Amino acid sequence: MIEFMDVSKEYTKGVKALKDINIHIDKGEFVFIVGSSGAGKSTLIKLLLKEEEPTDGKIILNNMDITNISNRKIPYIRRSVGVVFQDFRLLPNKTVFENVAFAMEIIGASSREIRRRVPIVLSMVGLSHKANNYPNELSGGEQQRVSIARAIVNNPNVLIADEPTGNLDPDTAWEIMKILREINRRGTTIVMATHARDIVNIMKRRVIALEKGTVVRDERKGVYDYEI
Ligand SMILES: Nc1ncnc2c1ncn2[C@@H]1O[C@H](COP(=O)(O)OP(=O)(O)OP(=O)(O)O)[C@@H](O)[C@H]1O
Repeated sequence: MIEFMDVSKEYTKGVKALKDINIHIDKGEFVFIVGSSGAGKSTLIKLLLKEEEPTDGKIILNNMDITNISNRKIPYIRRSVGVVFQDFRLLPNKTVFENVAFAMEIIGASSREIRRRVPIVLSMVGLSHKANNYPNELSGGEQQRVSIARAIVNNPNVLIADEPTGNLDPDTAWEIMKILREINRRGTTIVMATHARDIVNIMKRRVIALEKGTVVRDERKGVYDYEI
């Protein structure tokens, strides 16, 4: 469960990136965050990942108030939240297997657990045959699938995706969406910021639209925008 209660974020005095945001996302939902450039999508995601602090308001994640938690506790939050970015952010000097394994090493998983779990998630994203390749030997779609495998390897209950299809052609973007849909079907809450109009319109999931830092639309089976 994710809750934003009267959340505002001011980077520089007088300029509010988010203004009194109230959002409630239940476990298992698939939510698109849409809005034009500068509307506040990335800020919302950074607040959830504790990369930025809200100026006002309260943020609840998995029943925990994360607004004022100590830096010491941030790794615990990050463990329950997987993240996927537009630019993949894989480690170039590690193989596909090692990139995914690294996320488990960071949280202290045993090598036995790693040997068992990594092949399972690589198979889920259809990349078992690329386990020993390096990122630069993969297509963009394959790299994004590795980054999804890395994001879910520790079984997070929330997956955050910041424009995950932004660097991909339409067919490859749909392959990624099918994987995200399957991850959601298995119970993981997904919050995805996107500019991909077609994907949002075809998926018919909840859409939260931001405009100049405020929520201007929140619909159950929403569309990217209204035709004028
Ligand atoms: N680190 C920062 N310092 C100052 N202002 C910032 C900072 N990050 C974002 N902003 C401002 O906050 C507002 C919201 O930016 P944000 O990056 O959240 O928008 P966005 O909806 O993600 O845009 P895009 O679709 O282009 O990624 C913008 O006016 C932006 O200039």
